[in-house]
Formats: sequence, structure tokens, C-alpha cells
Amino acid sequence: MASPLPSFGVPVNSARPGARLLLEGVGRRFGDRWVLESLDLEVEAGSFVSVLGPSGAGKSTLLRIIAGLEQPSTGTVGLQGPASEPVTARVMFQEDRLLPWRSVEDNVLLGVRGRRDEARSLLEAVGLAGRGGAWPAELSGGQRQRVALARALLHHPELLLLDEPFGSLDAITRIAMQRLLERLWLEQPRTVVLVTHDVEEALVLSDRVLVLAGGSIGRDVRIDLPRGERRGHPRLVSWKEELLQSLLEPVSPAPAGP
Ligand SMILES: Nc1ncnc2c1ncn2[C@@H]1O[C@H](COP(=O)(O)OP(=O)(O)OP(=O)(O)O)[C@@H](O)[C@H]1O
Repeated sequence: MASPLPSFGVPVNSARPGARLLLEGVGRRFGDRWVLESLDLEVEAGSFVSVLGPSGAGKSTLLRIIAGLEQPSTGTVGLQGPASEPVTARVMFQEDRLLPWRSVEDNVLLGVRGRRDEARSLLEAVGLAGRGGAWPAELSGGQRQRVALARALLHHPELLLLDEPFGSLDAITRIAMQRLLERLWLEQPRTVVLVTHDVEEALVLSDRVLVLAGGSIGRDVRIDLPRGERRGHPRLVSWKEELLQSLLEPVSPAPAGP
């Protein structure tokens, strides 16, 4: 049996393990161009799903629609939490979006009164114990993303939406952040949708990897390898090749008009 993960004193509310997400017939048009079209997707509560796709495929648009930051032109987005209250969703972007004039701890507490002890526990959980009084400018890029993650987690989101959160980090810091994210997710499962360009990142972290192509979900791969055995595993290597190939395939041209 796996040894229990260390607890960081972050309140765990196992009654709210994550939101179920249901997209039906979602489309998004910019001008006369449909970026998303008839997109159907169901994400089980508490699962970790990654979205890959060529540049411009509509990944960020999809994430913004799920977050409610943008309205779909067609279709519906349903979020169903384990409790009757509305689902809490939080988004984390490639840029950390920290306020430079607020301390690290006050950035975590942005928009929240009190809960300093919880903010400190979260900073400890993300490896920044004792750095709450520092200014964002005093931190490295990876440390700043840890603060952004702590800020998102303070809200106990049942849905965590991540748009290339580690895209600007160097390869080593990126792996450290992937491990941190996975550890925190295992400790407190919640639904995660991660948009990434990094096929290996998607395969290592996810229960399912989706490929967005031609406006909807082109591939949907369930990753049934045990976590912890994935990096370098022959099946992961062959999935990686296969997915890279499908990302490189040219999108078929739209049929000519009448
Ligand atoms: N507000 C907007 N107005 C007009 N076009 C937009 C708008 N937002 C996105 N688009 C267009 O929609 C398409 C999809 O953009 P989106 O950012 O969702 O793609 P992406 O898959 O996330 O790309 P990347 O991997 O390069 O970040 C692009 O062609 C983009 O130019």
C-alpha cells in the first residue's frame, strides 16, 4: 500500500471532491470563423484532464468558456458540484498575475478577509514556508507560480482550470511544478482541466488526454498507467509519439462552398 502523503494542515473537505463538467454542443464564433463547433465533453468529478491541440485550435477559448469568462455562441456548459451550492472554479494562467505592491501572503489572500493561517499553510504546502512577507519581485518565476497556485487553492475550488501554467518555466522547474500539482491533487482530489502544449506533461499528470482539432475533441485517450511509473514507460513513449503525430497532421481544409 502506498504510504500516506504528508499533510500540510490544509483543510481537506472530502465531501466536495470536485465538479462534474458537461459541455453540450458548444460552439464559439469570432466574426465568421467558428473556432469551436458542436463540442461535446463530459469530465467526471475529481478527474484530471488535459487538453492538447495545435496553436490556435481554441484551447484557451474552451477554458475561458468553462470558466464563465466567455459565453459560447451555441450550446451549454453545465457544472455539477457534490453540494447544492454553486461550484467554485479558479483559473491559473501562464502569467502569475501577482500584484507587485502586495506581499506574497497578501497576494494569496487577494479578495479574502482573514484566513492568514490557511494562507501560511498553503504557502508551506507549495514549498514557500516563511516567504509570506516577501515581495513578488524577490521570487523566481517558479516560486511566483507557486504563489499563484496557493492563491487559487485558498478558494477550495471544485474545478481548477489551468492555462499553460508552467509554460514560461525552465524544464527542471516545470517538472518540480508538475510534481507539486500532482501531489496536491492526490492529497485533495478536485476536477482539473489543464491546457498545455507539452504532450509529456499531459500524459504524466492526466487521467485523460484530449486533443482539440477542427473545433471539437478529436482524440480522447484514457491514461491507465499507474502514476509514478509513467515517465519513460514504453506505453507513455508510444502515446507521446502518436499524439505528437496527430498534432502535426495538417487540419483538413474546410469543404469548398457551393
Ligand atoms: N477575442 C477574440 N477575438 C477574435 N478572435 C479570437 C479571440 N479570442 C481568440 N480568437 C481566435 O480564436 C482562435 C483560437 O484562439 P485560442 O487562444 O483559443 O487558441 P489556442 O489553442 O489556445 O492557441 P495557443 O495554443 O496558440 O495559445 C485563434 O485564431 C484566435 O485568434
